[in-house]
Amino acid sequence: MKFVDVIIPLAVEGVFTYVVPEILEEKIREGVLVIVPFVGNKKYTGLVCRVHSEKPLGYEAKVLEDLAEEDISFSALHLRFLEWVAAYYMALPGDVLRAALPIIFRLESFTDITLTEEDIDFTDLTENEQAFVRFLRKGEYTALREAEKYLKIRNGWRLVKSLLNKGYLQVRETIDEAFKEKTEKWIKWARNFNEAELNRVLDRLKRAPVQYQMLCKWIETGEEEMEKHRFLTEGGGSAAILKALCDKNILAQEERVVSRLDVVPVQEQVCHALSVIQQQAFQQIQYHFRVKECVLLQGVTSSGKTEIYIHLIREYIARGKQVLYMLPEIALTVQIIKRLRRVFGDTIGIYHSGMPDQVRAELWKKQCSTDPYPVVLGVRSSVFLPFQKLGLIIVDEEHDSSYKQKEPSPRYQGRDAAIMLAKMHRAKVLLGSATPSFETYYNIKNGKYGYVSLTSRYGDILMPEIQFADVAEYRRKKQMKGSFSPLLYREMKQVLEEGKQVILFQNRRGYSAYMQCDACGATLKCDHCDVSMTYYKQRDILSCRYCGSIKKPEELCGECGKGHYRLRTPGTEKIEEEVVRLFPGVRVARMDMEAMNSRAKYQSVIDDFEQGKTQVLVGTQMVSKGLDFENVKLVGVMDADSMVNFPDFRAEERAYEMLMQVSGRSGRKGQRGLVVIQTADLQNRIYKLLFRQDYATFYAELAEERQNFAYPPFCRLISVEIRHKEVVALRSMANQLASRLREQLGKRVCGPAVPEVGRIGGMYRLQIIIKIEQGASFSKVKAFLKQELAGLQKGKGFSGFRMICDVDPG
Ligand SMILES: Nc1ncnc2c1ncn2[C@@H]1O[C@H](COP(=O)(O)OP(=O)(O)OP(=O)(O)O)[C@@H](O)[C@H]1O
Ligand SMILES: [Zn+2]
Repeated sequence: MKFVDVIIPLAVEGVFTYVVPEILEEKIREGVLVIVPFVGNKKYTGLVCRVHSEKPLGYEAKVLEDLAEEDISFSALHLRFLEWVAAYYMALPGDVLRAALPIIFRLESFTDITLTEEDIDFTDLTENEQAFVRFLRKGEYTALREAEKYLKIRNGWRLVKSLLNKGYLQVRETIDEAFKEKTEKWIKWARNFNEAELNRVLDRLKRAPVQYQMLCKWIETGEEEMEKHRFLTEGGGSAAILKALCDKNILAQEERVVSRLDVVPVQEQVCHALSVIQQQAFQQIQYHFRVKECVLLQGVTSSGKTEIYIHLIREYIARGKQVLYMLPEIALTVQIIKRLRRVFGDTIGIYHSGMPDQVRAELWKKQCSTDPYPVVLGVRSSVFLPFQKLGLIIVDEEHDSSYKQKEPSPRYQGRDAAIMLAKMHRAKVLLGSATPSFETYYNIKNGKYGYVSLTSRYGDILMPEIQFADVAEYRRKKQMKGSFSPLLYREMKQVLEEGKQVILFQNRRGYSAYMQCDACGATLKCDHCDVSMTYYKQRDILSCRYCGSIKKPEELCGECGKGHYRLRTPGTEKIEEEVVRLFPGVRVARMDMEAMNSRAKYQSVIDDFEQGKTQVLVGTQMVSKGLDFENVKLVGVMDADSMVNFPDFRAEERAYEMLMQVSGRSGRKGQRGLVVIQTADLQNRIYKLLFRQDYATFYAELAEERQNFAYPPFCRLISVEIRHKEVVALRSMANQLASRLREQLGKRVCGPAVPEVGRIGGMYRLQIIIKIEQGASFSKVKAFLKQELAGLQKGKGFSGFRMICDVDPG
């Protein structure tokens, strides 16, 4: 008998063994998706990760139901990659599969099925399908299992799938999630009529004048075929009339599958020639690739890194290889796509979480087909796409913290996973950044990665000038205009008068980051989390950025009952409002998570700013990265201190990166740009380092401390977070775990301590950090940790606790 181990995309430990029915033996192999029964007879799509003949011990294996998706499958390499992610990041295989597969490939036991509004053409259906439809017509919603019983069939889901594809069915829980090909209906002649035949047809139709009219109109158009909707609107008839003509075999209707993937007309392919300096960098990269798997291209902002990527991509495509180009955020893909399309036309696939699942599914299918895109542009999750002949991965802005998935599991680092993926494919990795992560720079210093640098901007434009505005001083003198220092106000006024543009960076969303009582100083907190709530003025609500809960703002303080809540610390919404007030007539756009609810929105905000329809762009870190606007002459950082004074060992590194990035948006073409940084803490060393705009000094100064206090990149971290509703129980469990870990790991174990936010969604949290020095076995520590956690989980009184491991937290 043939057995398979199947990964089910649920948060369950391990894999599950099933028997392969004989009729499927031929088709079932490693890497295919299958339908399997699971707990409570629910059916799931799962991934076959092993085929074998070992009967499982201790339980009767259930029988695998069927093959799920014939068009996609995982290669052996791809399976190995998923396994690596699960093992390295201490994640469940099911969690990894969930992250990898578009939702519609993982149909989970479609319980409730119903017919759609679509007219059903019974001639189009098999007998079983017809019986199924008749059955469904009896009730509004039906459970699949009932239908199977009634019709005395076994694999009802097969009928469901086929009817779904024909557009006649929908599934209640997963209405938008089942993969349906996108189709259009086209009308054409049922066959070729010659003139005599056509006259006879028309003669006979005279008794049915409306049909006659419709046909005449059609003949007048002189077209051979037409999309149904257009046919009806232009022909002015009803669907019933058209149906009559089809029934008489005069016209025919045809369903055509159309692609959801962007179809771009192939334009003339233009590629900028590289400058001499860029050309040298390009050659050095290739030189390093001969011996190194991974190379860092460190280039100051606007040095033309992207242009070098484009040339490399061309080279790899020419060699018949695939390229994955990774970016940290969707916002960035908008501009880059345009640049790539100019060179590569429609040979680029795009993959990010903002696109509909159906489109992602189509990209998957295409990448598994015989004609995959040679280039894929994607965010973090694109490392999970199938690749057939991967040659190069570019990780742009490699230092960016968005590459790390924090929630939910798998908590993977997209850049690091990409490096592993490349290794498995024997492909190369190019990391790009103006301010590399300490981890990467450390690997340069120890010779593991190759290093290439660009120290000046393209076109020899000077790096922007950085000026600091001492907000503490201005406040004392009462010279601030709202959130604007006189310096920023003056410069902004001048730049706008010159017809140039301004970007204002504020790292907080909403109107006000928190509300504080003017009598007792208490802030208005979320009921479920230990954080202040953000106030949104337009919607007049308070919202929690952690759990998303919402409440109406109150006036009187809930703590002392005497004072009134005041708005503190402006967010992007407030800044936008202030600009409108201070600079009448100037058009402002805002870019933050709240304003950007769709990709189309990004596109329009970016297009408007590019075309000069707006002059000021206010935004969170979304505006800081990678955007390339010609006409921006001034960047204002509204409140730099909020980033520097953050309780995290990486806070300074992050603040520096972010400030360098956002500064880099200024003065990219033509004249030198200006950056005004507002701070009340002018003496902070980060500002001094920033002023020098010299990364090496910055690294040297901070790395020394990291080494002294044993922090990455000089050691590796695993964070174990424990959550529970009650603080006492939590503390005792955390202490118990920490002391058990200490028995083996000694001083490597730190904590438990309260993390930055001590309670989220009603659950209290404590964190234990394990520091593992270079040379110690990372995997042994993980195995030990896993065993200890499993021990605790089996013990009494564990229910109600959650334990979350985060490997390389960041
Ligand atoms: N060889 C070239 N020919 C023409 N224009 C170029 C060339 N190289 C770069 N540029 C232009 O210079 C500007 C900056 O280049 P690019 O965006 O590639 O820099 P970058 O290093 O990727 O910047 P950042 O790190 O800030 O994202 C762009 O507008 C780009 O079109
Ligand atoms: Zn909350």
